[in-house]
Amino acid sequence: ILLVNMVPLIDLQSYNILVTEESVETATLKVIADQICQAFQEVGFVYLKNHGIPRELITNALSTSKTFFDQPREKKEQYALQPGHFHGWIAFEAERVNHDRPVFDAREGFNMRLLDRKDQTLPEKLPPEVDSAWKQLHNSCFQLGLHVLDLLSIGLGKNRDYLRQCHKKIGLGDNVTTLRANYYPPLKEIKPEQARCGEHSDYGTLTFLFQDEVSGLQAKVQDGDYVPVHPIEDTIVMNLGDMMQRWSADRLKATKHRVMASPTDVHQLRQSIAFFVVPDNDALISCTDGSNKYPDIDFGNYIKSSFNANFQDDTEN
Ligand SMILES: O=C(O)CCC(=O)C(=O)O
Ligand SMILES: [Fe+2]
Repeated sequence: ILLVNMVPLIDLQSYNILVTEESVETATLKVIADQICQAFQEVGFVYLKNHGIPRELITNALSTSKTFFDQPREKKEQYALQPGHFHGWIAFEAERVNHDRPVFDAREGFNMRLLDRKDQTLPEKLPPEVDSAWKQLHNSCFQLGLHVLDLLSIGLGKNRDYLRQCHKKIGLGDNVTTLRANYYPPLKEIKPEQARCGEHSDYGTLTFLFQDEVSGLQAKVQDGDYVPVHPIEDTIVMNLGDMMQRWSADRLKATKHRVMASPTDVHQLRQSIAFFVVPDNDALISCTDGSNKYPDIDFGNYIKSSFNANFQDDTEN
């Protein structure tokens, strides 16, 4: 396996989204399943190539995002994410994902949660500029997510559909799987101690990350220093969330990461799109190794507490 700055690059050709599930035997998938699990055990971040998501779908999602974010504040405010909800626009410096940083993150974002992937006319309050591009990307990420869940299940020694069974409601409500568009505007300078996106690990099962060509993403691999996870053409970055680490009884890692602006990058716009795959709200998370290292927990309750904390300004009280 090729390593790029310690991050493994994995070829998904044999089970990408263009490959139908029935056409591949579980035994055939074992090799790639083991590669992915080993990478998540040791590093927690991987690059995926030959994933099958068309390049223009990604560039469309990024360019329509830019059109949306470049509008005046009043236009965007009508989509503002309401406290306690998972869908909507998040203003510049409204959030900090690392609560230890004194300054809020230098980014703007939009979380899209599909409520009904079958009836895509349902009003989710999505800006018309992004509507179709984001839904198309969501759909491909969802397919890719199912394939990776199969591979993780096999790698963890479970039946192929073990994790799928806990992700049956993606895009159908009762599951908070989210596509998040990130917009890091060009700045004159960044404030002291300000990150573009502070240190954090993601909260759910797994994350796909699409970056434009501007660097800044860093991951804390193998408990060492943060290493750059530069964009590589035609690959996507994949990492695991806290829920999956707990689910695997700490066999697999949810690696901390952040986005920093170097003195030159800070003058450049940076965009990314993250797709956070999470279990159904009613899924019972029970350690996959059969141990009781962590008590069984219902995902819906687990997530409510961790998500809302990001917006609280605890320096003020
Ligand atoms: O923008 C990036 O490259 C990373 C963003 C991220 O980690 C997140 O939104 O969780
Ligand atoms: Fe993240």
